[in-house]
Amino acid sequence: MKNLSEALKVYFIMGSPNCLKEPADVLNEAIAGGVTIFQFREKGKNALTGAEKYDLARQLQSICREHQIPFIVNDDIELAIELGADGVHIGQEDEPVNVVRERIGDNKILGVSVHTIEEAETALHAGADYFGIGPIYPTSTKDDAKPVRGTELIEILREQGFTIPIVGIGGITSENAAAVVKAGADGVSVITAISHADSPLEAAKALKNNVETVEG
Ligand SMILES: Cc1ncc(COP(=O)(O)OP(=O)(O)O)c(N)n1
Ligand SMILES: Cc1nc(C(=O)O)sc1CCOP(=O)(O)O
Ligand SMILES: [Mg+2]
Repeated sequence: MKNLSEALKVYFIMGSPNCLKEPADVLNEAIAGGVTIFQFREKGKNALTGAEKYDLARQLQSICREHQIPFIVNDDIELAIELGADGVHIGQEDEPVNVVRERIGDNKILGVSVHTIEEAETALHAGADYFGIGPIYPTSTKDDAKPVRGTELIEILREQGFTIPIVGIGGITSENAAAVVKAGADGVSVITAISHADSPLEAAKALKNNVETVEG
């Protein structure tokens, strides 16, 4: 895999409840448009469970493998280990970071959601590889999202000298993505901007263009 910061540029997150058409079609289009990493997040109303969830995860993992895109599993450490996923993403309400690091091993990617400097320090020392910070903008995708804080925490962590890769999340679109990277994030993570787009391919392309505009 390329370095993690590069891989996090356009981070697509999706599960079947987010899709207006077949999840495999949405993911294939998103990858064709340039997403650089994928998180399987099977959560919310009508989310699949058991064998159906497992089968969808395998199908999406195989698409990611074919295109050499890291496949990350949200929350479900058991599933990630069973599938040999490239990594997991956990939040503050999930298993402790050090426990998850121990379970998945040193060679897997471990993403952690942080909302304060203290959470960032703890996650870093417990073995996080990157931070997810949000919600940057209003989102209706996550019912239990914290209050919107814009890019403030990203800026604070960079000012304090944190060099760990960071992605912003929550309400990010191709119109506001550049501001997140300008604030110090390595990339942007999105659900709706790609999964609900008429063309997930064009949506991914626009996000990537706008993220890359900020660099260099
Ligand atoms: C890249 C990224 N950042 C943040 C999150 C949110 O994780 P969490 O707070 O655990 O909430 P759920 O996604 O589990 O509802 C994420 N999934 N990915
Ligand atoms: C999964 C998730 N986590 C968030 C956080 O703030 O940690 S916001 C969020 C939902 C992101 O979806 P959309 O791109 O549709 O706004
Ligand atoms: Mg979680």
